[in-house]
Amino acid sequence: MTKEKKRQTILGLTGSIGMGKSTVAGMMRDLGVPVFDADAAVHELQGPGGALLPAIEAEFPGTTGPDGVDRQKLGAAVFGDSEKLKRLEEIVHPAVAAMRSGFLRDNADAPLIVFDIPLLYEKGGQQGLDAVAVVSAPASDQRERVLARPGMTVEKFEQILALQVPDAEKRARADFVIDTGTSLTQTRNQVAGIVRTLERAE
Ligand SMILES: CC(C)(COP(=O)(O)OP(=O)(O)OC[C@H]1O[C@@H](n2cnc3c(N)ncnc32)[C@H](O)[C@@H]1O)[C@@H](O)C(=O)NCCC(=O)NCCS
Ligand SMILES: Nc1ncnc2c1ncn2[C@@H]1O[C@H](COP(=O)(O)OP(=O)(O)OP(=O)(O)O)[C@@H](O)[C@H]1O
Repeated sequence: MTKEKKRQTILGLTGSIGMGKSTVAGMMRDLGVPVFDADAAVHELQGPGGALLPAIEAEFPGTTGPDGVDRQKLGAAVFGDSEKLKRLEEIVHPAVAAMRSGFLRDNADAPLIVFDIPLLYEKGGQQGLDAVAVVSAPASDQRERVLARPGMTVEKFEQILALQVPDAEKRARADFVIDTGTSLTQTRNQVAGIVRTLERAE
């Protein structure tokens, strides 16, 4: 019998606003794991000279300029209005999917790769993933972290929370729960354990 070629494991990484997803993604990169960052892709597509600026300006006049999308303005337009948010997603999501395919091609030989997808459960992005890790912390930590951010208000935080699948449901559906309500060292150790397990997975 020929030995089957070890296939690649694709881990989805997600979590609600302020749960520590970016920090955990950074820890995975430090361990040498290629991470596709959906949010960074959105920033690139919406930044200065970004490919989506003409489409966004046509749909949401006055929200783009030489520096790209004015995220405060566009956020204010869409976060309280589900129809507008849907129209924005129809512009953004196909372009992100195309960048993700390119990343897959570029990292075809890595034993483990990570897709950092903030809205994985909200938008049904589980397709093609072998496992999902959810970053999670107590709601009080989440609130404190988010409200400390410049430009954040209680109203905006609550609008965003209402758009997201509840943390408890994400935890229940995940294969791994990464706890960020502890010290950074404890989280880093937990992340290293998961990466070791998945790099060995066949
Ligand atoms: C409206 C925009 C410009 C606001 O940017 P801003 O920098 O103010 O907020 P940021 O992107 O950091 O999002 C803040 C929080 O809202 C959440 N969020 C963003 N978009 C959505 C959405 N479509 N549905 C639910 N939650 C969302 C994020 O996960 C995050 O937790 C931006 O969020 C956007 O373009 N969203 C639509 C594209 C999208 O779905 N992006 C998510 C990653 S693929
Ligand atoms: N154990 C921990 N693990 C991860 N983050 C922690 C921990 N303890 C404290 N923090 C802090 O919590 C914050 C988490 O922010 P981070 O940007 O990683 O969240 P996020 O989930 O990516 O947010 P968003 O979805 O809103 O972009 C950081 O400032 C980080 O230093």
